[in-house]
Amino acid sequence: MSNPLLELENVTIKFGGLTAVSELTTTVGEGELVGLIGPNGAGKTTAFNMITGVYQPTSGNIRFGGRNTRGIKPSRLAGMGIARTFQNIRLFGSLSVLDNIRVAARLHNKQGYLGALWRGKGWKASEAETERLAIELLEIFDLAGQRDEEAKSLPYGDQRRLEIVRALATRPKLLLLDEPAAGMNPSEKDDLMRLIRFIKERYNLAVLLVEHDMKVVMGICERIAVLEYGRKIAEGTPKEIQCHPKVIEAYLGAAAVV
Ligand SMILES: Nc1ncnc2c1ncn2[C@@H]1O[C@H](COP(=O)(O)OP(=O)(O)OP(=O)(O)O)[C@@H](O)[C@H]1O
Repeated sequence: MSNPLLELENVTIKFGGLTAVSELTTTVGEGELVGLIGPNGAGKTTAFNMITGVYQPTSGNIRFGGRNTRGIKPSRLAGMGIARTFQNIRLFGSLSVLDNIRVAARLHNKQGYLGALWRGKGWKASEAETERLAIELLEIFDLAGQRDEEAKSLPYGDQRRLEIVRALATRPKLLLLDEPAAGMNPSEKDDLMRLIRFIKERYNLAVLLVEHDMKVVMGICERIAVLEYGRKIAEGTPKEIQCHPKVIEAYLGAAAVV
């Protein structure tokens, strides 16, 4: 396996009497595509919220690039290379498609307010790079024709893709995708699978994917971890997971076995 980029070690989080994630240990290697699956309420989104610094684990450690992330704010973690999309689309609806991407791409612009006022060489170079990346992403995701439209006016599938573009514009090392195929039709799902594979190679990304659509998960993940009631009940290749008795019982159902 490649070097570990993200490491979770005995991570637990409790909300009052409820243990939402319990003793979760797993890794995502550099450039690896890992799935995190399980029934509703299993703790997948909560795991994302801990990885992105929204929640602090009650116990256990999360390391990103070898550094313990405890106490680091979500905005800093984004700057360090962790980006995510959300289960429910959270775009800036009244901004144009291009501006949604520009806002994210400026995360690394170190010029600050004074730089923006002065508009010197450094600011211009940084803006040019922001614009180059934004346009490249729009073209890859087939959204260039809608660049000036309000984000909220896009069809649902396009809004979902724009969310991924916006996350990518922050130039992450790790991309967390929370149910990206939700609400997509079969052909949009096929396109999405191709896109995820493509961007992973193009930008040398590690991806952690939460998804209920098993065709998508089994089709693109290199490794899959399965949660049930906050506990990891299995981890392995798609083939191993499809035949795992506990996973079939808890989640997939016998019909899913290939
Ligand atoms: N802030 C919170 N306060 C209290 N309970 C919470 C909180 N966040 C999550 N939970 C609970 O933790 C458990 C895990 O929820 P989570 O949203 O992580 O599940 P999930 O696997 O992402 O489910 P789904 O597939 O439906 O999105 C659930 O019982 C949920 O109600």
